[in-house]
Amino acid sequence: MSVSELRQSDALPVLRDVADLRRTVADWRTQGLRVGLVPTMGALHAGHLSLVRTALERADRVIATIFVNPTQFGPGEDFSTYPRQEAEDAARLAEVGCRAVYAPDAESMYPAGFATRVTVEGVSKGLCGDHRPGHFEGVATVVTKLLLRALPDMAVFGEKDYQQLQVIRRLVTDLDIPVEIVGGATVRAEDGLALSSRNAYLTEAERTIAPALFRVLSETAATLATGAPAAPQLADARARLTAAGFAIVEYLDLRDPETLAPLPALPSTGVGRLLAAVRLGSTRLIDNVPVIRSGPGAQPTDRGV
Ligand SMILES: Nc1ncnc2c1ncn2[C@@H]1O[C@H](COP(=O)(O)OP(=O)(O)OP(=O)(O)O)[C@@H](O)[C@H]1O
Ligand SMILES: CC(C)(CO)[C@@H](O)C(=O)[O-]
Ligand code: BAL
Repeated sequence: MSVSELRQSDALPVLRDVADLRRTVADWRTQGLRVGLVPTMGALHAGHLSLVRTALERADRVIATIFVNPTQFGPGEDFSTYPRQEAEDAARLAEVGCRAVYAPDAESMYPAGFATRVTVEGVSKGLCGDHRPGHFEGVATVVTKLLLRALPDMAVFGEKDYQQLQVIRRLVTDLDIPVEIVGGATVRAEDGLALSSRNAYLTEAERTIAPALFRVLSETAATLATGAPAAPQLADARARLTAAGFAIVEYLDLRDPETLAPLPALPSTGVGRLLAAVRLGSTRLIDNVPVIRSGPGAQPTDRGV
């Protein structure tokens, strides 16, 4: 790695240029090492670090990317206030065995004249796609660029952003990008709240309400797992979220775990995914849980969950 071209953080190299990134990955490949990528927007927490650990179980070298991608934020969203703490992030990544950070600037990612957008039909529609127009096009475009820039053997994305994970699986398949996509389990606080960089926006009072999201999802999933019709259970769950203090329930829905098509009840495959997005003050929270057939005749399965 040519250190003269890098800004050396206290902890590990922070690569800015695609040429440095490619050289680093090519050097590792030449040594016969398998390379993993963990894309992030920074402000790292234990959820991100668990993705690095997951990558290290399947790869010899791991690079994390830190890029607050402007094209996936809508007008009025939190692009300008999104937490940025690169030096701290680099130190935490080094501690868990990450070997480099790729943190390009927006001008290099989207130079003058940039005109291409990656649109993933189907899985991008509905759920967050309805409430954040253009969001998944921004995610799909930047993830395509990150994968093609780094050319890793595998990349890890969190199940916390479940729809995003399915969008990325679809685009990698459809565009023949030769990378294995691995989903990382959601890391939670002790009270069940999914860790998220945006949790930092919650006030003390809101933080006490927030765990109700996972609680209601888990309890509803347990009922749906028996094969109960979804509509009344989902209506009840939405009402419980409102009663718990969430100002807006954007969605709470039972979906196929791969296509994200709506399900009227748990299908014969015995697996579904229950996903929700809520607003608490100025903070938008998302979460999801698997729904797996329970009760007499239930078969163990690992499909899509
Ligand atoms: N609690 C978590 N457990 C596991 N993975 C997570 C968790 N939170 C985020 N991730 C994953 O980390 C990667 C980077 O996500 P990102 O940097 O947007 O973090 P975030 O905490 O989800 O931030 P935000 O609050 O903006 O949604 C994504 O693949 C995301 O799914
Ligand atoms: C995948 C990602 C890094 C693309 O900007 C982002 O959406 C995120 O952090 O989940
Ligand atoms: N964690 C997904 C990135 C976003 O909300 O923009």
